[in-house]
Amino acid sequence: MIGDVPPTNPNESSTWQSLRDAIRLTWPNRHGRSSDVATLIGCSGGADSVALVRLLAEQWAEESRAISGSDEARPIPTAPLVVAHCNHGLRGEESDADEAFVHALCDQLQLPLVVHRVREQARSAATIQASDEQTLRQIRREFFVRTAKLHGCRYVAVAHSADDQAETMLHHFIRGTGPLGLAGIAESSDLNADIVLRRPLLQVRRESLRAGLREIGQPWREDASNQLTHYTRNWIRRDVLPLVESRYPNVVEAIHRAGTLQRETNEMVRRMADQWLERYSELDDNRWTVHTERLSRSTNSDFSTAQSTNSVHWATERPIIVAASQLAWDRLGWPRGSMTMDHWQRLSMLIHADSQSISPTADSSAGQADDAANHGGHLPGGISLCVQADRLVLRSE
Ligand SMILES: Nc1ncnc2c1ncn2[C@@H]1O[C@H](COP(=O)(O)OP(=O)(O)OP(=O)(O)O)[C@@H](O)[C@H]1O
Repeated sequence: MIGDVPPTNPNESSTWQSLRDAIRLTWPNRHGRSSDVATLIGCSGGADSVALVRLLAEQWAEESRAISGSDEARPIPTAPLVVAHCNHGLRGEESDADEAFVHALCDQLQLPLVVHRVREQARSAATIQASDEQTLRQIRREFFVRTAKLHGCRYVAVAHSADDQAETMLHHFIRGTGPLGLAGIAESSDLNADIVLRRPLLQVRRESLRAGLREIGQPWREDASNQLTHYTRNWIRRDVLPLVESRYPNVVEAIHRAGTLQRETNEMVRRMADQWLERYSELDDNRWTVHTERLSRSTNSDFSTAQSTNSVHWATERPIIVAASQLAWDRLGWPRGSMTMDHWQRLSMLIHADSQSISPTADSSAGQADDAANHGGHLPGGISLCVQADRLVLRSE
């Protein structure tokens, strides 16, 4: 266990106080109607999520005291906070000690705790491998959604920090990614129609969280598997970022800023894609119909017929068609997993080529997609594609 030092008063601790100020910005006070929305907090026992639990609990208590004024006798109302801990059982006694630690923390703060022990189920189903980070994340997600529903929580709060953001973006970048991956982790996203996942510490450096916890004498658990650099994320965290930081001390902030700008651009493209879907296509049941003839008319009225202008148009149109296609996939519930960036690009080129072949200003770059256009074809995830005179129809088989 780390950070086991004599406690100081949280109000006298300057780093801790600055963390409390920081969380007030992302988790507005009760008048902003955020802190009294029932929230499930994912706590692994690690420093980041222990800090999150304490910060949200303290914010609640502070606001409650402010509301009750000088009436000391009035009890602080129960915080609308529930803590969730997932014991994956992959590190034997260590995992159980993490669970016991979170239990003790919740007892100390008088917060309800829900624990999910994966071990038994996983052993009988024999489906989970220790190395499969994606599977573990999915298990946690499902547990969070189930528990949030059961306890009437609208928010699920997790403790990703600015360092997690930089590591994730670098990981995406190295592995190969599109605009969504380059935007990194969002401060809030929908877990389902009713539950929002929030990351109120995304602007905060991991080291400040640890320093704050040390100041108030709040211990945390250290996960020994974080040291194993065969996991790419750990390698980025332990080896790559510190090396870059030794020459560029502000690299985490710089990556963070790039992600924020990319998210703004993505939001703009998403809005344009939404309009594009509305204007040129229809979604019904299991089918996406793109009216290439409508698209061709608009291209010719909006833009000059000069060849050079046409290719400029295509360069700006392509990201919008890609984003519109991805939106269409999401709205129809089609699986995006096996669609690579290459598939999206080729689909957008086909849509463009088809609208251009209708127009009198056919662009030679579109020719590459002509064969597919004339014959239709298939896309991953069981999506078939059929080209008709004035439209392109995609449907799930
Ligand atoms: N075992 C767990 N039980 C409850 N909450 C957890 C657990 N593990 C992680 N969390 C929550 O998720 C946050 C992010 O942790 P971690 O980075 O390990 O998760 P992740 O979901 O794998 O995300 P990513 O790998 O994309 O960063 C933690 O700060 C904590 O709030």
